[in-house]
Amino acid sequence: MLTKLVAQHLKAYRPQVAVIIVMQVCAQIAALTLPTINADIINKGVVNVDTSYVTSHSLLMLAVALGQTICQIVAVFLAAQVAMGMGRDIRDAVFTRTLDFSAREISHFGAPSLITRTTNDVQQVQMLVFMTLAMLVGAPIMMVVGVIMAVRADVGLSWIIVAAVILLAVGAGLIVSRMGPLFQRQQQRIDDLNRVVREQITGIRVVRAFARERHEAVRFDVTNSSLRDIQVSVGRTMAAMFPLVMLIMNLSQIAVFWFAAARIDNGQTEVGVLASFTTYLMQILISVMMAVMLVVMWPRAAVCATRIQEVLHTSSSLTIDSEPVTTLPDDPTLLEFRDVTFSYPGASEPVLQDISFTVNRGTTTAIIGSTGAGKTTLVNLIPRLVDVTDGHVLVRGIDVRRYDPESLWSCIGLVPQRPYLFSGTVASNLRDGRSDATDDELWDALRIAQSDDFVSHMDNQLEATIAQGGTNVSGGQRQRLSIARALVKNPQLYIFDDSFSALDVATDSRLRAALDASHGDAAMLIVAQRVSTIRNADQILVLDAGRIVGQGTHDDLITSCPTYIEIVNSQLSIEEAA
Ligand SMILES: Nc1ncnc2c1ncn2[C@@H]1O[C@H](COP(=O)(O)OP(=O)(O)OP(=O)(O)O)[C@@H](O)[C@H]1O
Repeated sequence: MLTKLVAQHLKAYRPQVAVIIVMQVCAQIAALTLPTINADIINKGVVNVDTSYVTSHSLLMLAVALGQTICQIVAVFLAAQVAMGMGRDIRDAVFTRTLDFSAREISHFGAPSLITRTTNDVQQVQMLVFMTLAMLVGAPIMMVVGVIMAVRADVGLSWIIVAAVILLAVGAGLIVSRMGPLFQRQQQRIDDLNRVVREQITGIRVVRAFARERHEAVRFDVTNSSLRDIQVSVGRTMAAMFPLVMLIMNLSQIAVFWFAAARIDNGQTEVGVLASFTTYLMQILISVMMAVMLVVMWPRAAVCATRIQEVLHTSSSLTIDSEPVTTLPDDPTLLEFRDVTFSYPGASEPVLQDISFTVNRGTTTAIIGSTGAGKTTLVNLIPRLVDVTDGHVLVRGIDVRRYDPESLWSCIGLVPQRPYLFSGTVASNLRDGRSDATDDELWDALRIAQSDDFVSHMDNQLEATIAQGGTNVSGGQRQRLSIARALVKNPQLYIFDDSFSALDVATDSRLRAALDASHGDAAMLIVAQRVSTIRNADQILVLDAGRIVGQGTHDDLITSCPTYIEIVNSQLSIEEAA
């Protein structure tokens, strides 16, 4: 998973990667040349007291060291550029895929996990790639060539290198095999912590209102501590790594001195060779240590890559037709539900059953029913927030599943039950409806939505700041701004999902009057709880437990539909109802 993900996203950076490899090879060759020059300086210059040899070869060493530094600077600079660029590309891919998800996939992963996957998980992969390109690419060259050079320097001591490398590899292997499962749990606990923090911040008012601070603090502590516990376990396991490496390095150095002493005594080797051999040994072991670092980082990055790939390989349950319809045909029936049945995944009973009705241009259709009757689910089927289980939802005579989603959404202005405003300004939120709308058009929409009054009293008016989620305006103001946003879009079908519930009766009635006067050819589908909101609709659908139990005007239903009569009686006085 990890190699596949990285290989796929490094494709765009092939030239830079090639330059990094060349630079690393040059840097390693330079590093490997230095001990040999050093040995020559000792054996030929120092031992023979040849000052000019020492000077010339010292200058050569300086030049080689300078070349090595330049190569390494270029390699690290490009490695940072490639790794960060690749991280941005993966985040982009995960985010784009998430945007395509339907509510089903979002709830499958959960928003906190999707956030961790887009941020922290990508960061782990990005860090591994950076370390590999900046430091580890040269390690195999250093190891192989270093061994050759060391053996050439003194074959009699080479068994020490073999023993040290084997010891280091086995020790590191044992430690790393314990890390994989720990990292898996660590990422899950980061998800959990994200979820708890997010829930507590969004629900802070409920927490306060129900005096649940202590309970929530305990819940946070438990999640926080369990992340700490796993991090401590990871840290403990990792902590064993570096002492182990240092121990093996020091022991092997002692072994070299121990065995070389006798060989120098016997005239089998020279002091200069001993100096170069120990340098080669250190270089080889540092390369092994770098490889070990990669092995340490690998399991965590692999876990993260699997989590990222899970998102990238999940297709949206909202499939797109292979030849999608991009233009809406001219059909007088704007919307038709034909024998629609819908069940949520895993639910035993359908939420909607045998729903059939039509909506014509320029008309108002209202949906009323008890809570949980299926009203929101019904309207969510139109913009394909969910898809029917059976039957058809047709817009202008064509099944919504056959449309290009952008074309379908362009004709719908949805005001959701829980309106959401984005951080920005009043104008930027309204222009989410239509980006090229003029200020005059925004004011017109605000006037119809009965929002011009409060917006004109805000500092900076259209440029007034809106906080994330619209939390710095009241619930009713948020509803009206999201109605204005739908009006700016000027769609063919307005869907108001319980959009007037936070308005007082007088504002509700003024807003509906203004909407009636301005919607023109566009049709309106209004989900409402209050009979007064919908009594003038051209047709009213009465929904009960997912079925239409009444259909007609207020006057028809008030005499024929017991469920409607019951709702009316619970809300209006006899005279009002008549
Ligand atoms: N994502 C979901 N997964 C499973 N069941 C769901 C989901 N959303 C809603 N339901 C169930 O579907 C039924 C209809 O819900 P829906 O939100 O459509 O009702 P509603 O008529 O709009 O209610 P209200 O007037 O309270 O907003 C409810 O029983 C609800 O529990």
